[in-house]
Amino acid sequence: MSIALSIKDVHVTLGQFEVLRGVSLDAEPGTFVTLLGASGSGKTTLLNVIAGLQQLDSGHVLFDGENVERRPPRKRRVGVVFQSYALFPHMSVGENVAFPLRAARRPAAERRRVVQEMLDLVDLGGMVDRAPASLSGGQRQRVALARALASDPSILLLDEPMAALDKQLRERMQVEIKRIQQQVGITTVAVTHDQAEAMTMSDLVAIMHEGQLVQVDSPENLYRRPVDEYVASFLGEANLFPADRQGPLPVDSGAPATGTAVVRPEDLVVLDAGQLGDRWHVRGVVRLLSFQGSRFRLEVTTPAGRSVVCSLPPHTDAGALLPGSEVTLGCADSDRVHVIHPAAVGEQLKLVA
Ligand SMILES: Nc1ncnc2c1ncn2[C@@H]1O[C@H](COP(=O)(O)OP(=O)(O)OP(=O)(O)O)[C@@H](O)[C@H]1O
Repeated sequence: MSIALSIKDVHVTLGQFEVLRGVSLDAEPGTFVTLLGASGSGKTTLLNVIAGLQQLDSGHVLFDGENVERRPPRKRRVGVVFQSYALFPHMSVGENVAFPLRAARRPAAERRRVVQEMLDLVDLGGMVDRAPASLSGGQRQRVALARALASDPSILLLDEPMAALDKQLRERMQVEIKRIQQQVGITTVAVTHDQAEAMTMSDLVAIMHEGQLVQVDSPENLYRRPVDEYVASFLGEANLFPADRQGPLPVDSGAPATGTAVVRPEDLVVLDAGQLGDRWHVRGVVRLLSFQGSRFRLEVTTPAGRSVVCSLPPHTDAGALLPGSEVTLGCADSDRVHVIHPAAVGEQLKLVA
């Protein structure tokens, strides 16, 4: 399949600071990619690179296999939705959506048709004559999306489009944006801080850290098979234990480790003495047990002071897990334990040498 968007080894320096340090990313047509990372990791800069608003020190940006580094923003056919909506307040909803079509000198009949089509798409078909000020935050955001799509862009860019909305509305809009994106089938790159949002909307999540993409993968793979400890801890909660090739090592034993085992809270279970055998386990004292509706969250401290988080089903007998109780935790299923082997590359090098 052809590549709708290809970013190759892009470097960008702002002031004295190398903000993007060799970023590469490929997206097939219709893919929804989200750039997820801490503040300052370079997400907005990368979005600007795609939009043509940021010059590169080096590297390439290709749309459908064509180099666009030298193409100015207005010739790139990208639609952008910003956090601030940026609707024109003195224009009606319809005029806002028609704006890019007017700029492209499309005939009036076509403008009317596309405006209606786009407003129907975002479920605002009856609001063509309304003023932006009379709309709710979610409705304004949908007008901004309709406007971004009106000029039939080849790529849609979403810059924290939900950041100004409250939590409930944000969750509804995530589903709504995903529906519209799938219906239009447009390749989309979004920026967010919010990992739940990234996981809800995206086919691919690109984890950014200090100007580099650490892992680009499906939400499920990122959660189940993170490439390093940063990704493991960034996406969801993770318990990290020293490990060797066989899996996690006996806790606090000081045994030599070659990697790190990632055990998600929901993959830990409370074990009875009779269940131990030679199973891997971790002992500790309950620090906190909290009921969270669909799960219990259990926090345990090991004798060496390590904190372990466990997520238990809601029918768990909470009486045995009060703070101060001693507990033993084990893995529900050893296949669910993922081991990161940072040493693997070094070992291979040694073998080659
Ligand atoms: N003009 C500039 N000169 C120097 N440094 C800059 C400039 N613009 C941005 N930066 C720095 O580049 C880094 C990346 O910025 P960028 O806005 O891309 O990050 P981000 O991941 O989008 O952050 P946020 O989530 O806070 O928006 C930050 O450390 C920022 O301080």
